[in-house]
Amino acid sequence: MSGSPERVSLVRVLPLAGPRLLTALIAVGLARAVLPVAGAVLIGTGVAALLRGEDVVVPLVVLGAVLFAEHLANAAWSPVQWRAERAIDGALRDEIIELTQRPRGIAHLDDPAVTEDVGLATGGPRGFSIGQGAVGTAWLACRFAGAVAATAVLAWFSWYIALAVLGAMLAMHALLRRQWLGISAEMEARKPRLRPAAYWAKVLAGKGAAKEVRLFGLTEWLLRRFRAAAEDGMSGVWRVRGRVLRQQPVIVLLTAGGVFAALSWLGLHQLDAGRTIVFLQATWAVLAIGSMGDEAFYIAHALPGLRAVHRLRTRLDVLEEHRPEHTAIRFSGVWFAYPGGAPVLRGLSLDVRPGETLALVGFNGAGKTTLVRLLAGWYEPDRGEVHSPRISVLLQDFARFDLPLRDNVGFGEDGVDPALARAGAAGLPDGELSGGQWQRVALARALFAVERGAEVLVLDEPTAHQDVDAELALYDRIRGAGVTTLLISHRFSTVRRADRIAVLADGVISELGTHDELVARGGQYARMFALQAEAFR
Ligand SMILES: Nc1ncnc2c1ncn2[C@@H]1O[C@H](COP(=O)(O)OP(=O)(O)OP(=O)(O)O)[C@@H](O)[C@H]1O
Repeated sequence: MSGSPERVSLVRVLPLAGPRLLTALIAVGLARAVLPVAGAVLIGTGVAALLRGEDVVVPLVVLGAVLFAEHLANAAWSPVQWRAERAIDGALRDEIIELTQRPRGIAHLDDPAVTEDVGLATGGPRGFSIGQGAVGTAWLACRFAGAVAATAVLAWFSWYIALAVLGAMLAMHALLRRQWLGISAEMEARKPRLRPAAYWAKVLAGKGAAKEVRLFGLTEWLLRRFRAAAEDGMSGVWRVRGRVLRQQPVIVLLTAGGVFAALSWLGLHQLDAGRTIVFLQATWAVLAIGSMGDEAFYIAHALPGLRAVHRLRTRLDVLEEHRPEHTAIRFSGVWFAYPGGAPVLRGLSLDVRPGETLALVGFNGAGKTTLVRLLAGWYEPDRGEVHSPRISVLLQDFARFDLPLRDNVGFGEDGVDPALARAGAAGLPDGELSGGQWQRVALARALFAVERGAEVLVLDEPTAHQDVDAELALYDRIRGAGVTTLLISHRFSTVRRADRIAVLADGVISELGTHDELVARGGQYARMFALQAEAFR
């Protein structure tokens, strides 16, 4: 059963309707709930004035105005209610969409719990929305306000009768709500168990099996199956309904008790006609809160969706990552294995300084591309941490969009010329491109992202399709951009020009330094460099 703190959290989403709609909702709701009480008082005082032979024009005009306003409020309620519900649901849907986009990885989209919560949050299984629940709480609050106003009028005659009637009606309201929501919850829970009954009913009454049913005289047997299935499916609902029936005397007693107390008081205190009318009208108005309105269903059925929203908020609202001051990228103690595979990274640590170009080298399969995937946030490390700002990546397997050249770079945005020029892709045609030309286009795309705010440029084999001269020219132009660059390359002619070089071996950075330092060290880098230099010769 729904606790009241949860219903308070439904109230908290009401402002999503926007200040104007929310004000309208509360004003119209209050008018609908409280004006009838004012009308009741006015009728009573009018009648009293009439009986005293006084002029009743003014009271009648006021009464007319109140009744008219009440009528207007009733007419305005549905559109205001509907628009507020839609506004709240729309705002929540936008938030959910934004939340699902927020994590850098995409693993959460494969998580069935997240998918289910997204479904619940954007429209519950029973078609009741959070907006309906929230607006339902607002209307319930207005109804209570109306009951309190009526109680205040009644208290003007007798405060204890007023409190007794209100108390009885609140108890009745709570009991009715529990009963109906109990039945509704049981019906929902029973749905799967009612499916066999529906099936047997279809076989019995449907056309599909009609011939066999008659041929083999199956009717009796099918009927027994149907009855057994229906009884099994409905037994829980009947049990709850039986309990509700047994509680009916309590409901009757509460209503009768309230009415009896009020009428007894009236009998003991001879009031004039006008005050009698006011007293009776106020009593009926208090009695009205005893009944349970549709809003109770809306409220109860909105809560699972709201819980889903809360879960998604905690789950996906990843805090802005803490980034150390003097590094653009930091890997610390990062372990990573692909599902079912051996660890590729085994406690790798690496800092890339702002503005520097760091080249990452290693044998095939050492894990260089894996490192880029972690950096981009497509995968999460198993252990350790990866910190990085917004990055722009030129992938080995970059996409080739079937779009004009400029759209392949800017996706509709203007100002792609400098990036095209820097990538050596200016003046390329829109049609067929060679592998090397495509690579320049992809490079222009990555450079354009840097112009638009990415702080680190990651280049995974950016020049694999370029000849040596083109590669050197490209590389100089990239350096000219002055952006922090992580470069992965097998070409030592390019690598040696980087500010620092890191060697990835056995899942860690085994060597780190400038080209000269690493050559002097005579380790893996020196051997790899010597091999390639020899091949060139
Ligand atoms: N999606 C994947 N699923 C499972 N294993 C993978 C996946 N991608 C790469 N691997 C494995 O992870 C290891 C590291 O691969 P990675 O592509 O990161 O190496 P690399 O250093 O970039 O290699 P290369 O120089 O050939 O591009 C390899 O053993 C590879 O087989």
